[in-house]
Amino acid sequence: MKRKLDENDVPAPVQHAEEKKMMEEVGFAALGLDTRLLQGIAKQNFQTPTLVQSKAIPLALEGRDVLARAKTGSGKTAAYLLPILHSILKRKQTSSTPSTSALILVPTRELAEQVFKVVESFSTFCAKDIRAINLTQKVSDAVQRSLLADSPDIVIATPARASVNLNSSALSLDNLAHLVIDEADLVLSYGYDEDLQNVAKIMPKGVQTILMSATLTSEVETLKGLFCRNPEILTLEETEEAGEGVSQYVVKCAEDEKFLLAYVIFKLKLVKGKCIIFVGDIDRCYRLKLFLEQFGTRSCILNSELPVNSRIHVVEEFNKNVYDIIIASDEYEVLGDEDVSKDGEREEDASATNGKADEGKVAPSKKKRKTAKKDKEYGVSRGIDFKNVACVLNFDLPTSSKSYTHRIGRTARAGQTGMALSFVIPAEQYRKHKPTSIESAKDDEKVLAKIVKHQGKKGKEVKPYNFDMKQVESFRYRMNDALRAVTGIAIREARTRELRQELVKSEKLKRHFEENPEDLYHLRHDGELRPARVQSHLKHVPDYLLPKEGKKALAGDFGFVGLRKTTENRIRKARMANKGRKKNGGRKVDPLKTFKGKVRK
Ligand SMILES: Nc1ncnc2c1ncn2[C@@H]1O[C@H](COP(=O)(O)OP(=O)(O)OP(=O)(O)O)[C@@H](O)[C@H]1O
Repeated sequence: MKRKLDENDVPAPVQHAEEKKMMEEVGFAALGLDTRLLQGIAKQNFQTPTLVQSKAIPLALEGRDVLARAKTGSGKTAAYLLPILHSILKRKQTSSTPSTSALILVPTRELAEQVFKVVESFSTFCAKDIRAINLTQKVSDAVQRSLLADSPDIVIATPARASVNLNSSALSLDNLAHLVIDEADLVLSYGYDEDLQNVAKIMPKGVQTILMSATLTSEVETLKGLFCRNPEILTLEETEEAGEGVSQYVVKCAEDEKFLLAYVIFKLKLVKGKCIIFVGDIDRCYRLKLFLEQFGTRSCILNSELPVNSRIHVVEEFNKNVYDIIIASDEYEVLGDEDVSKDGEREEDASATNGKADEGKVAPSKKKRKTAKKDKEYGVSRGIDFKNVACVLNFDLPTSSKSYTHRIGRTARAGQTGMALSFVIPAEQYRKHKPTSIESAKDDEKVLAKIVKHQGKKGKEVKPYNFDMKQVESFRYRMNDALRAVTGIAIREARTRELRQELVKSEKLKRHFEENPEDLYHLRHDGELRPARVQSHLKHVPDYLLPKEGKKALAGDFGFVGLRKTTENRIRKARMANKGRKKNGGRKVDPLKTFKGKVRK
């Protein structure tokens, strides 16, 4: 049912529907891009440019500065990369002198790697005319220096990495023609202020600047002032047909009931397809993983403590459908709300209104970020292109509406559909079940009110979802049993064990994938970590637990389209692919020693 609009609602941008249709009929060829790029685009099966692409590419090709605000998953990466690649190819027709002509700044290492891969795929047919490097890769300074000394055409970095290399003169901006700041609404919240100031100071005059952002905030305004010359501002609201985009649901429940519902949802496969579960901190990742594991539900983990190679590998494998569930901790949450109020002040987010006691607990302060062993250049709720995600589960609600927008943007990307389900702890339930309590839930209801308001402004409804708790109740005994096994010690041990395992894998990954970038199947990240007690009976759901009417009686129909065929067993397929590589009829072999070098086409 459609929500009634009130006076606070932004009127629907009607003209965009027609405009979008017209643009879609035009196609990439009409944008005047180099034919080699058109081949690269075709190879990725992109039929028509998205709205942001059709609007931004012509402007960028004219050399204009562009500030584009378009929703998550709308194809902003190609919108800035394609015109830059085109300009580089054009320049190469008249000059063969190597020079770094584009600097792309992104907030996280994961995103840097992703953008690097997109550059590679678009330039598949450009032979050696496009050379890009990712400055966030963990290589020695000497190696990085020598890579930069070759003056690659495109340098992708976080502002911190760019700044360090500018200060050491390893990176030169003398011939720079394009600067991109991707996720412009987020870079400042990562504490890159000084780095960006430094880059701005060194930036030569006349460099074309492109700022891409999913939300319009005061941070974007700051960056605009720092880097742009009278930019063309694109504020693009894609109109969606009914049923398209993200269906948003919220469930109010007690603290331990989050675990109960997660058990029921995943064990009974109420969510079909791939799912990203967001939790509030690292321990929570392991608590939930160990809990679900006892019911035979496998998952892998993403958090800032894990080595970057492992993190990137997890995302790649998830995108290749090897795993179904990722539990991601959103430690460095995006604070603040989306809108800049009339007087230019940003609305306070819930964590900031808590007073001093809570400061920095959800999003660590800059100082904390620097001292913690975690990677401050980590971030999964923003920018990362998780493919075919059917559901985002906010197991722990974020503390700001901006963060919510970025999180739910991991589903329903590139015009697909998806759902977001958020667990909310009502104030009277907070701290009622200590073992499963998390501090960030203190203001869940306040945050939810902001989320509802901001989504409402975009014409989106956040609907309550009513699980039939009476039916779910029969699973409570098992839930408690499983929760008891997940002790604090079990979590600590699991965390250390996984870190150790991932460090070993990460080294192997680094060395191996440098030589065989295609061979990514061999190191699984969703292995069991084992709680203190192993209770194998929990992996089965006895019939007496299920309602007579079948599992639909628990939650009805979630009302979203599953993204994978029910007949397909992808994990088995991935395993078979591995098996096919084994010699000697399946005898155990070390896959890292037996890979054959692949010729890349
Ligand atoms: N023209 C197109 N046709 C089909 N798919 C596309 C097109 N452009 C981009 N995509 C796909 O859409 C997905 C999202 O693109 P991208 O990551 O660039 O979005 P984004 O707007 O940068 O999102 P975010 O704000 O979350 O960073 C990617 O998987 C990409 O391959």
